Amino acid sequence: MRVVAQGTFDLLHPGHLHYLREARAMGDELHVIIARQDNVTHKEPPLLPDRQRRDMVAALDPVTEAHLGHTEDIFVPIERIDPDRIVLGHDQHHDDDAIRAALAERGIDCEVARAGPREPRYEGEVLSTGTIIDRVCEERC
Ligand SMILES: Cc1cc2nc3c(=O)[nH]c(=O)nc-3n(C[C@H](O)[C@H](O)[C@H](O)COP(=O)(O)O)c2cc1C
Ligand SMILES: Nc1ncnc2c1ncn2[C@@H]1O[C@H](COP(=O)(O)OP(=O)(O)OP(=O)(O)O)[C@@H](O)[C@H]1O
Repeated sequence: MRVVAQGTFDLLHPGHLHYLREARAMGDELHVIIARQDNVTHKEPPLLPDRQRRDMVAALDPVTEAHLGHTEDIFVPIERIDPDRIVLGHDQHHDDDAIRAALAERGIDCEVARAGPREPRYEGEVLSTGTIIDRVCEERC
């Protein structure tokens, strides 16, 4: 069972690991698509370049391979990887049914599932890239 996860993965934290471990547990091979800087328009764009984010995600234990996303069409890497299942992050803004419809339209036979959230396990644990950046700005700038 080949699984795909995707996201920005700017400054890595345990929430990312949780998502990738859950996605990997839903199959035997985990492929991760890294969002292109120019396509991250729903929040502040990543600080780190596409290749650096790809290389760090590729080094994580649950990950079989990390791929740079396509610049224009998000289904191009999906067609190439040909997964059995796409696992969305618990809070990702994508509409699951719209993705299912787009996959069906392209003749891609692939399930869509969601990972669950991960809460902090001790006081001060930071599970958000945005919060890490805010903390750096407050305490070091
Ligand atoms: C199935 C799927 C495939 C995607 N492929 C790409 C891609 O090839 N290139 C890209 O820039 N973004 C791609 N994206 C979109 C980004 O990963 C998207 O910005 C991401 O969902 C942001 O999530 P985050 O806020 O959790 O980081 C894809 C999204 C989905 C759902
Ligand atoms: N605490 C968490 N629990 C479960 N999944 C998480 C958690 N934090 C991030 N993820 C998942 O990791 C994936 C990539 O996350 P992303 O790169 O957007 O980082 P982020 O820390 O959520 O970003 P930001 O804080 O800037 O919104 C997303 O699918 C997201 O759901």
